[in-house]
Amino acid sequence: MRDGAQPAGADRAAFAPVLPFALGSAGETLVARGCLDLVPAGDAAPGERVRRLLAGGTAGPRLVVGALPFAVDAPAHLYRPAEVTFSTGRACFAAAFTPPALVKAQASPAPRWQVSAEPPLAAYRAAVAQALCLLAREEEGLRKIVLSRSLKLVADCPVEAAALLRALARDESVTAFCVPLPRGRILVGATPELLVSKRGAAVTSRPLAGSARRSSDAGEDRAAAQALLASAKDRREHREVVTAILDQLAPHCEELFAPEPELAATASMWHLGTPISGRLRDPSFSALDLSLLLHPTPAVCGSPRLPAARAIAALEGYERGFYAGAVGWCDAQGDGDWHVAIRCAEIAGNEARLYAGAGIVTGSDPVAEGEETSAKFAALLTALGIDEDGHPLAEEGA
Ligand SMILES: C=C(O[C@@H]1C=C(C(=O)O)C=C[C@H]1O)C(=O)O
Repeated sequence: MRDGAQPAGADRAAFAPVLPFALGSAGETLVARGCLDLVPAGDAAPGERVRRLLAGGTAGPRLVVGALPFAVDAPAHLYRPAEVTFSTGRACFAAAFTPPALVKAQASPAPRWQVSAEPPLAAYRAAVAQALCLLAREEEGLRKIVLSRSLKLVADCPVEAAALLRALARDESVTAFCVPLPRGRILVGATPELLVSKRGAAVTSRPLAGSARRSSDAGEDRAAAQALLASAKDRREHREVVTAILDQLAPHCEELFAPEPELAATASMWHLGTPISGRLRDPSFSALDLSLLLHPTPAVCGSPRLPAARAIAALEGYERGFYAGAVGWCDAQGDGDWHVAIRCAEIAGNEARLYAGAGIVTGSDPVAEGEETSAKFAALLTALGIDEDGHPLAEEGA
């Protein structure tokens, strides 16, 4: 179908968000309700289609929200909401997803879960071993491949996306998000990774790569952080991401800075992170244009990008969907924020599909990478109150 040929009315009928879109960082929260128009499919780049939609004279917010899938040739899910609220902190976020007192009073017992690892952990380790062979042969110049695995969770009742989101949002170090998808599905997560943010000419990004599980023992926790900071393998893994982002941004920026990597903490993980900042030559280059330029970074794909994406398709054997894509917003001035869609679950009815990945470089160990994916699942599983086998977690302090 040609650009703009899709009538907006048909789009509206095809997509009725079941929950608000929300993006809640420590500093700012966006809650967007309803849907006025879906960004139509078409031949032009999504950034151009969004510009055309927002340039139209119709009433309503001049802003789109949504999600970009991992696969660059898969369709993005972008729409113009009916009502948008920006607020500082997370108060408005909590209010948007808090059930009315009546529902709270009738709260049902905790759901029972069945969890299946797809692929099983052993198959994931075997895929990592295969990736290491490709890296050792330097096939197509490969230096890094990010391999993921997934958990399929089935509950004995519909999954409560809003409750999951509230639990995830307790960790102030992450950006909690809720993206209503077509056919009643919902993407819910809490990501520590900023793909790109743009305000006027100012552009920032904070890529992460290199990870360690945190410990409840303060001494062990500090030791894990220091070991990560000193790890040559993790620094190499991290450098791939920073270099790729700087290379992509440089032609578009008149200033660009990247300090040495630093430690970034979530409630459950340590990462290496680099806060990158720059000034755009052309401030009309939008946040969405920038996210499409940078995505997928070697934090979720690998390097070089194309052979890494081919290796992922061959070794993982499933579609990632919106996992390892990006979630965010972009307004008519081109300002906006896009976050990497990791530490998330795609929810449909009684099911939740979780994904977690780890960057593989020469020197990676299949068992340690499997353990790293388990550590990354922990944020979502803890918010659901279960472990990786679906067993309820012991109450804190019990
Ligand atoms: C791919 C994921 O995380 C990414 C991979 C990381 C790594 O390999 O160390 C660290 C942070 C993220 O950029 C994920 O959480 O699923």
